[in-house]
Amino acid sequence: MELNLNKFRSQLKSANLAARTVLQAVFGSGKPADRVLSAWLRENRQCGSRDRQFIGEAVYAMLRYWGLLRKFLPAERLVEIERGEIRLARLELDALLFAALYLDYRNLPAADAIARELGFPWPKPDREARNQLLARAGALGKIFGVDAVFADGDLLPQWIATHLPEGLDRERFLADLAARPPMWLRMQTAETDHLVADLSAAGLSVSRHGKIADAVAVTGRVNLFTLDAFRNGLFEVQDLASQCIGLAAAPKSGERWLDACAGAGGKTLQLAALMNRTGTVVATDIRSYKLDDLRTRARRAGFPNIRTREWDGKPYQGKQAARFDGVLVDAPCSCSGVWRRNPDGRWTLKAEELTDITRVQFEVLTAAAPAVKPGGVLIYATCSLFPEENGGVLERFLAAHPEYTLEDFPNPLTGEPTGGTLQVFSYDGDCDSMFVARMRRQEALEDAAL
Ligand SMILES: C[S@@+](CC[C@H](N)C(=O)[O-])C[C@H]1O[C@@H](n2cnc3c(N)ncnc32)[C@H](O)[C@@H]1O
Repeated sequence: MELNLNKFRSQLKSANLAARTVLQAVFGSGKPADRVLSAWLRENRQCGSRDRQFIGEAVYAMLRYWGLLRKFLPAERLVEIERGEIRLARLELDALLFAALYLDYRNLPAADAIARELGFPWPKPDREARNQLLARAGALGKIFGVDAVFADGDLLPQWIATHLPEGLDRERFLADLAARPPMWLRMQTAETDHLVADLSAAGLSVSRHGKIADAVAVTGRVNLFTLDAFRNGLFEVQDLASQCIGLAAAPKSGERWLDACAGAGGKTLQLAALMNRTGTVVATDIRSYKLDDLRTRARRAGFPNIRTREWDGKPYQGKQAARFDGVLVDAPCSCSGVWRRNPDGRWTLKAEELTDITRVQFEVLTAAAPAVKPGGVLIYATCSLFPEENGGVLERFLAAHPEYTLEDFPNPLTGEPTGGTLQVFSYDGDCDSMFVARMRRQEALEDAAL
């Protein structure tokens, strides 16, 4: 594809400015890249939709491949850059944007245009190499005059290696971290064939999941949020791994559920749909402003069975306790399971934060659990990969609460029994990674004796 060079230069300038702002905010204050980039785009309204798309892809490619790109920078500058103390210089950033787009290998005309602007030769990777991403990094190293060894483990900070769970296929997991996942939708209509046809007609490539009837992966450059089907609440964006959490909960029609950490309500909506719009899902969050989005989403799809409430995080007790058939605790976490989508998180999470995170998880689970009726279901979930946040918190909780036991449920992706806990890895379904456990509270003693 031919590029209009003048237009491209202005796009590149914008991408350079956006990348500079995002990198400094991410490294300097750990702010989430998506929020910083959205704010930058709001302030730079002169950028049209194509510019925005290019800027987004370029900035995210930089974050995704940062672990390789950082090797192109002099060590002493790198330390200051990663502390957010200094900003990358314009030329340095252009060179890194070129490298990021080249590693990404999807918008090569743009990478080529930057290489020409900078007077770089086109890289020549070893085409026989097993890992083409690393071969490309090596070829870039030659151009930048850097004698570095590149490994797939560079895609993560070193400290993470000791926190990865047993059973993880490291190579496949790292390959996933180098690629963007598709966007998964959860269809919220009985007329799924119609919806799939509408999405295809809108220009999206749509593929249905083989086991989860409501899940479809979509790719294509179409703004989903402008579609009538979206405005009418016929689908929600929800990753496949996240959909597994609602399916593990498996609420029944007419039941009363509590979604204790509802946030923007991805899982509240799923529970409400699984209950066929009957019964009640009470959605709470410690940050009540987060529930605003949930209310909008619930209204859009016309769910009559969702209520929202603030929760101060204190333990359920007295009249408030034991009122729900099921409670979902989708706990705040390291979000290590969504690092494909939010690659900045790999670089902002600090090892020492894990202790605090697991403490909060244990507290939230312990505080919400008494809301479960005797005989009811308690679900603990995270979008984390780390055993400390998953099995670690769960084991402590079960040891302190003998009234709960794990309950088997089928793995929604395969139909196989899980024994009560499931860790989905990204490569299990080209999705995020997440953890879910299903527990059953013992019947009240007098009921159990009947
Ligand atoms: C993983 S997010 C929830 C995502 C949501 N369930 C969804 O599907 O969209 C975790 C939520 O827990 C809430 N939360 C509850 N108790 C908390 C606490 N003690 N500290 C921090 N966050 C807490 C956060 O505000 C956040 O919205």
